[in-house]
Amino acid sequence: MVLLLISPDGVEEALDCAKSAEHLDIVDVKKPDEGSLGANFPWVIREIRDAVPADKPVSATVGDVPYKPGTVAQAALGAVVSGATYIKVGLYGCTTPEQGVEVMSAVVRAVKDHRPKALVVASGYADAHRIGCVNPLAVPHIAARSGADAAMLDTAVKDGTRLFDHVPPDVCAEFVRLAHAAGLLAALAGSVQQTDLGPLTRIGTDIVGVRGAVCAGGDRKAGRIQPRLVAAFRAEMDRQAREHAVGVPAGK
Ligand SMILES: O=C[C@H](O)COP(=O)(O)O
Repeated sequence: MVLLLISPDGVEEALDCAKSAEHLDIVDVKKPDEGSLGANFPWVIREIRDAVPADKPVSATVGDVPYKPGTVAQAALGAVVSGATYIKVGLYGCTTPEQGVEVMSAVVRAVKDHRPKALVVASGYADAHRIGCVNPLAVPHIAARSGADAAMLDTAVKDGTRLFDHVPPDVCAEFVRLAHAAGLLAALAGSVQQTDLGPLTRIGTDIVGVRGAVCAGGDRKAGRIQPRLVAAFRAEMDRQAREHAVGVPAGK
């Protein structure tokens, strides 16, 4: 089953997410006006943790981070202390896999010393070529070498281009394969639309992350998350999952 991660920008939107709680799996706190994986305030993470049903994990982004392992580790600890149990780090300022491993190892230690069962997500960017950070296919190796739990891709520049515009489905499939071979979850995001759900399901993605597609007018900044759009997105995910299951030979 593919998990649906939805990213509200604050407490009000998180309450809208809570209204659609049956349709989503993870509530992901971010601050879109501070970047693709912009970090929100600790008190917002705490309020959102209190506002959504206890059985829904809360994720928090630590930011589009610089190559500063100490700074990022401390920020990650802030997110987990505030109640998030998925900690996502966007390796924006890391230009080599070694730098990514340094940052993520520090994050893993900071987070797991505090809450051993929290999940750490190393996120790269599908449009890495536009910002000069590590290659998308290096991310599963970075996550595995640093002891993280998941490898993710998002887009850095939210200009209407989508995940598959930068990393086509066959390369995303390789990303998922590398993540699974290393025992990691594979999460994919980046202006994902309902029409992308077929390929995302077929390649075995574990988590799909969405914001724009479930906001009014498809506008991730000016639009608010709409419970009816979350329900429609989930319905399409479920439809794709059923079709995929039918297509898989019996016994698999
Ligand atoms: O983590 C997922 C992101 O919030 C995706 O946002 P987006 O669908 O607007 O690109």
